[in-house]
Amino acid sequence: MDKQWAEVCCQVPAGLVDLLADFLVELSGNGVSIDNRALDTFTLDGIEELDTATVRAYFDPATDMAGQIAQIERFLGDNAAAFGGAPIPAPTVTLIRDEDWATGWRQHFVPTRIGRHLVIKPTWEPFAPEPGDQVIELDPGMAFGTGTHPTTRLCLEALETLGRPDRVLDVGTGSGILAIAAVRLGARQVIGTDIDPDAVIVAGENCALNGVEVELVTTPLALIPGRFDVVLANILAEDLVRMAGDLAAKVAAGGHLILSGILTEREAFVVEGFGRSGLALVAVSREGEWSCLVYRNEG
Ligand SMILES: C[S@@+](CC[C@H](N)C(=O)[O-])C[C@H]1O[C@@H](n2cnc3c(N)ncnc32)[C@H](O)[C@@H]1O
Repeated sequence: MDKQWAEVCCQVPAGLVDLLADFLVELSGNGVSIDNRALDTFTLDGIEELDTATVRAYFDPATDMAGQIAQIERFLGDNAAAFGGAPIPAPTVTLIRDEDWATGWRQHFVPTRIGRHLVIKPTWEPFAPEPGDQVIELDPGMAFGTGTHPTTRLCLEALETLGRPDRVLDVGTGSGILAIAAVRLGARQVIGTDIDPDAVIVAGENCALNGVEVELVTTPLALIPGRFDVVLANILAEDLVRMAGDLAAKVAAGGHLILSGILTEREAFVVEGFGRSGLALVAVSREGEWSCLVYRNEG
């Protein structure tokens, strides 16, 4: 049977988060998680701080949960005054299965066909390719990009329709999935860049797994030399618009820019943001709540 955990959830003043997290790690002997805000950007510059945050801790349910909760309530009561004085809601306890907590995502990651010939295959799953299939083996680790997310899928579909590119730049490479696909589709030179050094390590492992050569860097976009036949950026609307000038400058004459990570409700915002980029919008595709825009440098 799957192991179970008692998930204790505390909503506390933002200033108390670090102190509480340390206390809960000590008390539970396990890690804690702090809920992320749903932001449309990877950059925190100019983002207003929230007043409260949610901290979750994980206990073995066989332990004395009533005793643990009493200790947590005492800790919250002792600290409430120092952090605004408002009463802190009582922690809630939910029983969850281990698979939900740590590795549940693996169940949903099965070999997936995308476009006509691309197949994304988890390293641990068997798969019998059909003639012409381009199989990408992947273990995303903690980096984003299994191909199961619509933003990645939309990018891969758009990339395949553009035929065989020569030079490709993958901005925000994550697991390296788009960069590897570009090589599989025949690109001669591919550069993948990410602001997250851990993502670059995972991307490197995935490139090695697939026997493909991709130059992986953490170099800021503006400092990457040259122009590319295809520039891919599956980031988020705010970031794409902020980077519009640098992204457009990297597209060679006759080349394409594929933008993804855009909630459809933010599509108009991105179209407007690229209005003065000098590129022409040539295709829009959508899946679920996500949009993907393809621009062309007509110059
Ligand atoms: C949504 S993931 C995309 C991963 C993968 N390319 C895919 O399509 O599945 C976005 C990635 O962009 C990276 N990122 C965010 N802002 C960036 C920036 N300004 N320059 C480069 N990478 C960035 C993040 O660290 C993250 O790995």
